[in-house]
Amino acid sequence: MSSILQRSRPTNTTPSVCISCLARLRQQLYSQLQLQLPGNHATAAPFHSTTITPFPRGKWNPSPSSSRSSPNSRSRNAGGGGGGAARAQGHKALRSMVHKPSRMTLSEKVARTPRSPSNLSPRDKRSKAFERRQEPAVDTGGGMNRRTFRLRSEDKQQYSRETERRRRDLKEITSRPSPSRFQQKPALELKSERRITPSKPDANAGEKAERRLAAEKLDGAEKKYTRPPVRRFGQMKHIASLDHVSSRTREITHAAEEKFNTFETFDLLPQTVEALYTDALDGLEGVAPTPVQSLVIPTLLDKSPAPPLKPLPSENSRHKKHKDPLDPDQFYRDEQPRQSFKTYLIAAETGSGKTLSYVLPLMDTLKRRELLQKQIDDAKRSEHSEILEQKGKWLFDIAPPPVTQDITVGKPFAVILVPTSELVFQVGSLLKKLSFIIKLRTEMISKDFSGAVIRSRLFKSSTPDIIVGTPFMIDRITEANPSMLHRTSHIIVDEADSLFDRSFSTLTAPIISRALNLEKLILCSATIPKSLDTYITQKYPDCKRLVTANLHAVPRRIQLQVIDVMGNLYKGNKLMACAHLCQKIANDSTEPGFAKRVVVFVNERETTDEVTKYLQETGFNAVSINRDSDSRKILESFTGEKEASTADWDGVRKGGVKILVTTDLASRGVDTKNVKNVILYDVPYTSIDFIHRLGRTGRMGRRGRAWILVDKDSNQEYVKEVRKTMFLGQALI
Ligand SMILES: Nc1ncnc2c1ncn2[C@@H]1O[C@H](COP(=O)(O)OP(=O)(O)OP(=O)(O)O)[C@@H](O)[C@H]1O
Repeated sequence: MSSILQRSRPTNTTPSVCISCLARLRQQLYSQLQLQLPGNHATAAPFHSTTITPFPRGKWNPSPSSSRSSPNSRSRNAGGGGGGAARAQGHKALRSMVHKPSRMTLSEKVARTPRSPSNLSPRDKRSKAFERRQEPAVDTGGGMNRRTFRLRSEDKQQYSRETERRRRDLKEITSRPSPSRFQQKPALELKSERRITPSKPDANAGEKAERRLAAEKLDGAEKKYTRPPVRRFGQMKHIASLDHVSSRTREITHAAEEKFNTFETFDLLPQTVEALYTDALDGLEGVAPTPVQSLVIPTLLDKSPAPPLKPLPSENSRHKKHKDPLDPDQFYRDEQPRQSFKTYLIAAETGSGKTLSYVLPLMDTLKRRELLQKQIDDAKRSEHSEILEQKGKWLFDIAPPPVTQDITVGKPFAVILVPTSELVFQVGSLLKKLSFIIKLRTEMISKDFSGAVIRSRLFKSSTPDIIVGTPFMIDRITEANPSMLHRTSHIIVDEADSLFDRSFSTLTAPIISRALNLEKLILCSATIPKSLDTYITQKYPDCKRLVTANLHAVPRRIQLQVIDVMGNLYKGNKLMACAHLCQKIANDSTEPGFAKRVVVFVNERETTDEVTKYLQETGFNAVSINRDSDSRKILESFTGEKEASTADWDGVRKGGVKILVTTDLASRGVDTKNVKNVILYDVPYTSIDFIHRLGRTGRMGRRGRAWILVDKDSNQEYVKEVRKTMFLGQALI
């Protein structure tokens, strides 16, 4: 047997066997052991010594009865005669030789790694599972056998231990003050420390583990604060004109809103609150401050006494510094210390009550100062009269000389700059209403008033406390009389984006530079264009920005519909589309009992006349405002409850709708609170124009409707993007 085995095994280290050799080997083996082969294998071929053919695994079956090692078969074999043991030995030898290296050629050197459960072949896995199933099941009462029960209970214990440990770690970490997202350094240091720590047992291992967990947590926090992907805009990005305002800046509003939810919480003077409820808000009692008012009023309220006035520069010093005789303002610009005043930027959506947010603290501050000054003057006067009395007892009783000239004449405490005379009237009217109870003097200066009227308003015996005017008028007056702004402590630039643009900044900037005693410069706007942002950053780097959460977003209560005039209905006729829309508005039942107001915005002044004429010919009450018309009277019908006289509405045939056709002249600041419908006849050039035009409707929480007419020349992609952004309630760019 051993000789056969030796012969069958080649001398080299990698023996290999072919199926015919094996068959012959088997035959010889059986004949030596005097056994009967199961099949007929009488003919034998000569041996190959090294030829190789893989033996099919599992096919080899020396005896059907011995293929299974059941106890019965074994006993049968054992009791089958004297050759039983030898036969079993032969089987064993054969199996060890042939059966083991299945499917693999023996000449290949393959190091077979012991199989772990993970790298078991599917066949082995199946057989293992079969073995496991064969184990006797012991019912533990819970529907599982003892083994499964033991495993599950061990798992459970392990799991609960793990959970408990994690919970403990987490509790310890969270109980510490949470690191800010800007503290990136400690996290990095901890990480590097973790890398160089040796793996030997450490007494502080627990503490280090905690720190590592904290560092991991910080890593997670850092990841959380990675900048979100920038939303892609196509056309809007191309036309982008608005500055990006961070969400952090916007979030501050919410905190302010919660803190100041009534006007009484602002610590205003009682007369200011009374004037607000009685006159400014049309007798509406108990109205709440708007978000911008909650944010701005407490910041601007100033209860400190006014600082002493700086003396006017002497004539000599004035001449010394005056290098350019053609620039009279140069001296004031040179003299003015840089950033000696505080700068604020109020930015909030249209129709959110920005005007009251700066008017209320301004009037309150001036009133407080006036009351304080009065007390000081009274005290001085009584002291002076006492001295005079004492002196009069033993000197000549001489009366004090009469005051020949009041140096405060024509020197207001505050100046409010607005771009148009319509806005002068609007803001001036609000100031006048409030000052009736607060008792301050306010005046308006615009091209609507003659020179004589302006002179008497400014230079008559009692000087106005606040003047409202256009930069053009104020610049001309202060240029001729620079000391007029000597007492001015507050300058407010409303619609700041307009007043600092190319056309106005040459007037606005010199006015600011002439105010030598300026304490506060307040800029106010519904939009912050990139140009304004750059200007403020460069010129007033310490400017405090008071920005509301919804800045640059058109409120969702305004619905915008797009009308494609290229369709079959209008065939590219925009005028017809506009008239049809007006007719639809006239026929609907949205404003029962009221005259419906429609504002039509066009891009060019020439288009105004064309559209107005067409609408009038179609029978509508259409009117346009331009530089030559009496716009104040026309706007009254759209801004207040008061109706315009019928003389302004020529060609009244279709009652019910009043239409105003205008350019951007009426798009900024005009409080058209009665307007529900806006038609954008042309697509606005920028997002800024979109915001201001749509902002004429849906004011102060009211609902509004808008239509935009697009034709083949319009940028339809841009309109689509604006509409989508409005729908999502996001800020335009
Ligand atoms: N707290 C308030 N409650 C109710 N109404 C208010 C409140 N504050 C202001 N209003 C009213 O809201 C309207 C709009 O105010 P205002 O003109 O100041 O808005 P705005 O933000 O300046 O708008 P725009 O950006 O278009 O100039 C005014 O009629 C004003 O009387």
